[in-house]
Amino acid sequence: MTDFLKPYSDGVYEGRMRGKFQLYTKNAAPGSIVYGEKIMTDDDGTEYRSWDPKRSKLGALYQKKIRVPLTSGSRVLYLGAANGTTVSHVSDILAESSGVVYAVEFSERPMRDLVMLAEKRNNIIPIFSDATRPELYFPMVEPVDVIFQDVAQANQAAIACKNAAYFLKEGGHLILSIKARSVDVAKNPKKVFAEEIKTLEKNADASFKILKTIDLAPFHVDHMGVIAVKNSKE
Ligand SMILES: C[S@@+](CC[C@H](N)C(=O)[O-])C[C@H]1O[C@@H](n2cnc3c(N)ncnc32)[C@H](O)[C@@H]1O
Repeated sequence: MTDFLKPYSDGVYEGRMRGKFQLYTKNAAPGSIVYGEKIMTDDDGTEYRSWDPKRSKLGALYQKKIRVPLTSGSRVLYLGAANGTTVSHVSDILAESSGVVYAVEFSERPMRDLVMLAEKRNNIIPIFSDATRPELYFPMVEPVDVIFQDVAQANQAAIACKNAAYFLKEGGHLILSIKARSVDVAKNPKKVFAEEIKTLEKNADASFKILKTIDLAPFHVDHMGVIAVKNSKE
């Protein structure tokens, strides 16, 4: 590893750029970049890709020094993959061990980019489907350790609970980004967040114990990050 970079969290590295804390992941597809990110190359040729917290809710959590329950051996269900900006960093993290990410997206255009990304990386399973209907991709996804969700839809917490009922192992973690304006443009974001949290805590499909809530500003304004653990059925 370069003198510039040091391990920060499993599969994530930190460096200082002009005194500023900057995140990196080890490039699992050397020679290619995904969204114009910078590359640092080690003496032995290992590439590290910079991770922009303004382009990624998950990146913002790491940047805010939150302990993120994601390890390189995790099985991950990623809802709202878009064209794979953040999925690519998750793929880098998982490539350090034997992890896999199932990446769900329902819009055609970003899906094309996601499929091209998955062709270069063997730990991404792209799924063209609707996250509100987990029964459709149930046959393609194994039980997972982590659900990461960034879908910007009205009923974000309910979508997470529905997917957790199908796929999340008991004691598995949910990492959720809630965009207040997608739930209700007119309502005070604080009210929206409180209601979404209530849904996570008490839901007929699956319920969660909330471990942490994080304001994602200044990287993502009016967005809240939630880290939660799935309650057992008893
Ligand atoms: C904010 S973007 C995600 C950005 C991405 N997580 C990243 O960091 O690179 C939200 C994405 O969720 C997708 N989406 C919204 N509702 C969805 C649904 N019900 N099922 C699948 N994808 C959905 C949208 O098409 C969009 O690409």
